[in-house]
Amino acid sequence: MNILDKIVADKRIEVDLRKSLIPVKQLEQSVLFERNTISLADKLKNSQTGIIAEHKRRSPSKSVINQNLNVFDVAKGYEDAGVCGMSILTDGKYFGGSLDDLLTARASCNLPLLRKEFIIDEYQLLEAKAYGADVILLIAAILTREEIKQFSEFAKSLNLDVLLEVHNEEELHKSIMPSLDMLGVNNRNLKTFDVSLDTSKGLSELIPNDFVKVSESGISNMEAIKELQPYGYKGFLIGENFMKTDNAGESAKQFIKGLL
Ligand SMILES: O=P(O)(O)OC[C@@H](O)[C@@H](O)c1c[nH]c2ccccc12
Repeated sequence: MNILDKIVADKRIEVDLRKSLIPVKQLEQSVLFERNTISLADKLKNSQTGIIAEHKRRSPSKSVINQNLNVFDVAKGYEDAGVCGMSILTDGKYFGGSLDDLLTARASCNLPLLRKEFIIDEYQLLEAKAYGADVILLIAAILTREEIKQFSEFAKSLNLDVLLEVHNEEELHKSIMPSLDMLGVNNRNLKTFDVSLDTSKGLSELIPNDFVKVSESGISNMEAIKELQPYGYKGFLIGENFMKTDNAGESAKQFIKGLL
């Protein structure tokens, strides 16, 4: 079994347990459930830099990245740096994150927040809303076209933006539909962890222009952004490059300064 299949198998068990712990009604009664969400897609369209900065403690590809930062300070720091949005890993087993991290970030800043998760059930979208997210990620590699349609339409009904992530042409063709806001190309192959910016370059012309294009993973310097912008990318998802430092917010600030 490849790592992605393993993550999804574990996730199904986890989500079933979560459902038994917190009923849908209770999620819907969260104070945050009624809040007006902020659109990341709109922010990216109007931005010079398009940085989406991520909170990620560890990952299956890198094991430990940084366990010493606290998400409240990181969120504040990213906001202060002028990023367009923040991504928060909420998977516990493989990435050391939690829904509490999302809630803490929500309490700390007014950025559009992306729940970075392996979504396999509508219930996780209700959780995303209840814990303060504005945007959800759907990963084409683990979903059928029907699921992508069902989950993205449900997310839109909750006023959440949808970022659909692909890694190759087949996943892209399977996924194109009007209920998506942003098309993300993951430069990292989630099954092998190989990273190449060529993935973003190669797929860019196949993405219709009505979607905001986002390049994800393996971006570690300003040159990479300058290289990707001519291919139409408006968003750049950066995790490790900021999180591996002692001050993720400050690193993001310097990075953005260099871009302007
Ligand atoms: O740390 P990086 O290489 O800058 O990557 C960030 C982000 O793109 C990556 O964490 C990611 C992209 N898609 C995902 C799906 C699940 C978990 C994680 C991810």
